[in-house]
Amino acid sequence: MLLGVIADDMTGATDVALMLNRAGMRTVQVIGAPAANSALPEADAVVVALKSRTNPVSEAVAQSLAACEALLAAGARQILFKYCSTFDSTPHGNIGPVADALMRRLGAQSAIVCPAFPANGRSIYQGYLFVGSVPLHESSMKDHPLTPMRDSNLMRLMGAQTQAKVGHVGYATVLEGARAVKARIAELAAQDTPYVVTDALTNHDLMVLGEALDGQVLLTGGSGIAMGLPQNFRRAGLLPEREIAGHLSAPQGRAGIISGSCSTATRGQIKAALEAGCPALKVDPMALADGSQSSAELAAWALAQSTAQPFLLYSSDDPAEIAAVQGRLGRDKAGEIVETAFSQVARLLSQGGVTRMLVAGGETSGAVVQGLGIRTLEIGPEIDPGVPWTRVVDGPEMVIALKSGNFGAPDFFLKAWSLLR
Ligand SMILES: Nc1ncnc2c1ncn2[C@@H]1O[C@H](COP(=O)(O)OP(=O)(O)OP(=O)(O)O)[C@@H](O)[C@H]1O
Ligand SMILES: O=C(O)[C@@H](O)C(=O)CO
Repeated sequence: MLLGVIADDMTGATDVALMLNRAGMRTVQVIGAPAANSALPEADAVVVALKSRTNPVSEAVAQSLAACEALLAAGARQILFKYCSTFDSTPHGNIGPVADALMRRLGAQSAIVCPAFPANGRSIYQGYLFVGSVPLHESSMKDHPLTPMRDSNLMRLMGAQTQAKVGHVGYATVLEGARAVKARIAELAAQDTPYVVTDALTNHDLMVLGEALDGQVLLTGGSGIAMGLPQNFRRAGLLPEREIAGHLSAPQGRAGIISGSCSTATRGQIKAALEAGCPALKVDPMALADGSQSSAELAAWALAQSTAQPFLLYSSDDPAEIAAVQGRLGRDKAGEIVETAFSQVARLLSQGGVTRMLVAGGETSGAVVQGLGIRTLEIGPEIDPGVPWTRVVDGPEMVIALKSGNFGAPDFFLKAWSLLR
């Protein structure tokens, strides 16, 4: 193994795994920090998917360090700490404390901070993070229920989460090329400034940064920063050229969609699936809470539908409805009820012959993967930027795609199936 990745959520893990796979690294995703002496799968890159974005800092640090140990033991030469392209975190963490702990463990002198992901509209200029054409704090992320992003300046955001100094590599330096970036990072390290926010607007910039980061033991950022890393291993003769398959062969069986994501992109994708005539059933948290809807009934309904189109089970709703449900059940309880139901439903669907599954939402994906008992995923072709099909390697025989709430084109739920054979 050449590269080890520690991802702070499930869909973020498939996002970065896809990036590496497309850049020619055979990449496998494992779920949860592997036990101390367990062997990791054979691959060029291994991504450990944690659920450490919003849990208590001490837990996030402990899980990340455990993942780091397993990756080092398996031979990783470089560690990437992958967080959200919208820097989802609070002034307490968990990005800063996890990065600090990894920095200490790896004896790193510096680490870049680069959530840029141009294909999904995330760019960095003068150290400010943009989502599309607006600064992060003006995007829908300002109202995120767990990690509302009220600033866009990455030096300030990271600076609030660590005692260490945070510097900046400006766009003019990135335009000068990899050598200039490397020199600037070294200059900042010599000034006792280990964290370095790097501007990046395009994929070309990410390739320049990737080259500049050759040999850096620790990197932090979104999936974009992974784009330019495989070329370093290839140049060193460690990574052969590889063909990327454009489709995935999937076991025969039924196809279905589970969505607990309430983000704008997902709701648009649900609308398109409904308009296309996919059989659909709305999952109601209040009905789950009072027992008038049950996991067994939801799964039985799905399995009774015609196989002409994928079925859709969704709890996704607009912000006003979510707020009303949260007001009655409590925010955590509402989320937990839906996640528990989807976790159980997924297991029943798999037992009932569903072998092709799309899941929308990071937390929802975590619950479904847990319900299905999935331990390892092999990365397949890209459906849309940041979202691959994956094949379950350790778990039930199936293919599954885990979609980040904000990712994917409006026809995502309709077009994804055409990549399966
Ligand atoms: N109708 C609903 N009422 C209240 N909570 C809901 C409802 N539907 C889903 N939820 C909860 O909202 C949360 C949605 O989070 P999830 O991470 O799955 O989606 P997302 O935030 O859109 O995705 P991502 O994290 O990838 O951006 C889950 O905890 C889910 O259980
Ligand atoms: O970087 C992103 O935006 C995604 O991979 C993600 O982390 C979703 O939660």
